Amino acid sequence: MKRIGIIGVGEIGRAIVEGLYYRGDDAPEVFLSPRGARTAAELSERYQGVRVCPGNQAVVDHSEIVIIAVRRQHRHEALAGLAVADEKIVINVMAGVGNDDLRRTLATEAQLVRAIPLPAIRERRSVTVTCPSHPVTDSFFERLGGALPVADETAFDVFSALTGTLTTHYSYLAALTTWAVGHGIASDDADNYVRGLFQEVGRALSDKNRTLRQLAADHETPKGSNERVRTTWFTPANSEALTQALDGLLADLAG
Ligand SMILES: NC(=O)C1=CN([C@@H]2O[C@H](COP(=O)(O)OP(=O)(O)OC[C@H]3O[C@@H](n4cnc5c(N)ncnc54)[C@H](OP(=O)(O)O)[C@@H]3O)[C@@H](O)[C@H]2O)C=CC1
Repeated sequence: MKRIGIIGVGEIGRAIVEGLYYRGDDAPEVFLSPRGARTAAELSERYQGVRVCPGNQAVVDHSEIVIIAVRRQHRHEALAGLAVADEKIVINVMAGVGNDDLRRTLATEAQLVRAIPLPAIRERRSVTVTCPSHPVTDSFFERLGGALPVADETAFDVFSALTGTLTTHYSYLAALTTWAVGHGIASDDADNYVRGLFQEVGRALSDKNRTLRQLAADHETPKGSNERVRTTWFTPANSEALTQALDGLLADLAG
């Protein structure tokens, strides 16, 4: 695919452009919507093949693949009235917006594919869940770190809910640091130490020979400190609260 359009140039729109140009190898031409203006201008200055269009219709007209990366609540304003020819491919990255919903807004017979690109796509380090599978979009995301096509939008929404847990994880690490600072540890020391601990977790996760439960068991001494925190804090009630939060999110994503 040689011509990619992006409507909505915010965090994820930027990450996709950076991923496409990450190695400078055979990057496609990219056509950006005029909004968000600052990011679009910056990207078009940085990369020779990136241009900012005068409007969203021009993005569609120039592109073979059109990526919709506005927030869910802005989709009507951004998309209503656009003419999308049936031979285009539209990649819908809006969380909680099904392909039926998008088809009503765009009134097109074009192929619509949902995708969950993550910020690490900028370094081609994340796998993108897609639905339905399509050879063009699967190979597009393969190039950007990997594609994981799933059978239907019900499965897609489960993966989408999982991505909603990321900032909780960062906040958990920040809470650990705050606790240590509250006990007199210098903020920088606490911060560096917690980062180091969990970078090690990241490395251990790449060992696919051990299940997640095995990894947990391997790091735990019977009756030791890890077991104590796990069983006194991550209790069945806490685990059930997490399940409920995810079930609630899933219900909202499924609409
Ligand atoms: N951030 C993430 O990690 C992920 C986000 N997503 C999904 O991607 C979408 C974008 O998220 P994110 O990048 O974080 O959000 P941002 O708010 O960073 O970006 C959204 C962009 O849409 C632009 N926009 C608003 N209205 C219009 C319009 N009428 N026409 C064209 N562009 C418009 C905004 O421009 P302006 O600045 O001018 O208002 C803004 O630049 C969301 O639907 C989200 O669910 C999916 C996977 C991961």
